[in-house]
Amino acid sequence: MSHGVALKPARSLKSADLRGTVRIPGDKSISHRSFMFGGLAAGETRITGLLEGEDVINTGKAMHAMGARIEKVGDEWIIQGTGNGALLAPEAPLDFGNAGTGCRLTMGLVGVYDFESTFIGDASLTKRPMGRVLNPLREMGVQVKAAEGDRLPVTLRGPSIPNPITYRVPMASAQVKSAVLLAGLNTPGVTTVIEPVMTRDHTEKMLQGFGANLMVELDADGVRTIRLEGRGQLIGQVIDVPGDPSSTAFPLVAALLVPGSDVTIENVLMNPTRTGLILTLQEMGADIEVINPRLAGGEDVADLRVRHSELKGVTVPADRAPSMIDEYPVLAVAAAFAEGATTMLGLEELRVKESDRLSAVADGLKLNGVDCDEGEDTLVVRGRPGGKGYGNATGSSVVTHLDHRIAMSFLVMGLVSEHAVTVDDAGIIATSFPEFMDLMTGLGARIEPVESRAA
Ligand SMILES: O=C(O)C1=C[C@@H](OP(=O)(O)O)[C@@H](O)[C@H](O)C1
Ligand SMILES: C=C(OP(=O)(O)O)C(=O)O
Repeated sequence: MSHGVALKPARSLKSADLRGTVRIPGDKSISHRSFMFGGLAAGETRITGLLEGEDVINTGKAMHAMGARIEKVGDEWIIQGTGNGALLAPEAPLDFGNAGTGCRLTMGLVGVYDFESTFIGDASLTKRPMGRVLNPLREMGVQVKAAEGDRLPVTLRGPSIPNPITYRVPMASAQVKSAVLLAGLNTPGVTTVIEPVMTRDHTEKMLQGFGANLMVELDADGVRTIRLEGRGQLIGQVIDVPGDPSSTAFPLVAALLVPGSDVTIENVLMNPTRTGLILTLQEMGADIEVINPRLAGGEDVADLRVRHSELKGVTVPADRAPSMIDEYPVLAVAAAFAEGATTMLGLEELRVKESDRLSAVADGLKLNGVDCDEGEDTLVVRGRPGGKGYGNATGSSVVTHLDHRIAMSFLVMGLVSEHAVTVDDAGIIATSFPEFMDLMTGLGARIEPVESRAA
């Protein structure tokens, strides 16, 4: 399933107050890994709460193409895995659509096998850098054919015996860390990943849960060393995927911005590697109550009660970026309605997401009358509480560049802007949050199709 560049009808969201209690679909990172590890493990894995967005479904299709049996029975996904080391050569290119996570992790997972696998994706994924994963795979002995600049399409062929490596991850990336560890699963000996800056730790936790021999050591400077013993056996598990904090961010920011709102979001993943946005919004003065924090399936989970709040600008330090990397577009929208300036630092990774998110956000803000400055790896937004004059009265749409988070962020902005905010492609939202429009309208937002000159 990949998106063309055809524009979907432009839409804008409008709202009086937002009220109600909602559950957010399952976490995308955990859902991808549930399909991958379930597909690889020996025996049966049963998954509830899986995110059924296009990104994750493409990972399921890839695992199926490599021998996993996957079916949905009622609310449960049931997987019969191949057993470690027993993936089959895919007969056709694996199409990951829009998904960096699905593509990069699977490159690690299957790239070390002694057969060919080819990876393709949509126009967005084809522009994204794959060298960050291909370089460590080359060190492990994998032969790589790639388009210029280490872009898709990529074809990999593993050696008869891969080399276990020690790899220091050069940028803050859970995808790179995970790709090397997954390559280590089918490599004899110990694969070591050194992570100077901690990123989301779902791969480590879930591999341990599936029975891998994986150890994490933390030194006094916060550097993590992860050691994985290859060629062990993973055993099928029962997984209940908690709600995605990155999707939660959209109704959460909407409730903060729309006067009179009072929204409860249940069963949200609160893993500390994912909660940077909540901390930042609380520093800005947001009324977010964390209710009934609990442990579920080894993860921190809680319900969040969010009430409309007057926000003020803050500085978001660079070292917080990994814990909220996908939330900057919607934070920038919140900042547009805050009193004073919000300064976001350490944003270099935003340039290599589904779009160049730093420039996509700055362009969208400027189009809708927000005062902001885009630096090389920084964004400063000078807010205007109330959003007077915001929006685009001429009907120009925000260009989403096949980026779901840009689409959702600007639809949230439209809830409180004086004039409509439209986006050129709402269809791309289905990659990560197909229920977004229904969930927002269920809380009281109205969708207004708008004549778009861009369309
Ligand atoms: O490992 C993961 O599940 C993810 C890691 C992050 O990417 P990077 O590793 O490129 O930072 C994040 O942006 C992405 O949405 C999901
Ligand atoms: C960056 C994201 O995803 P991916 O890298 O998997 O495409 C995202 O969902 O914001």
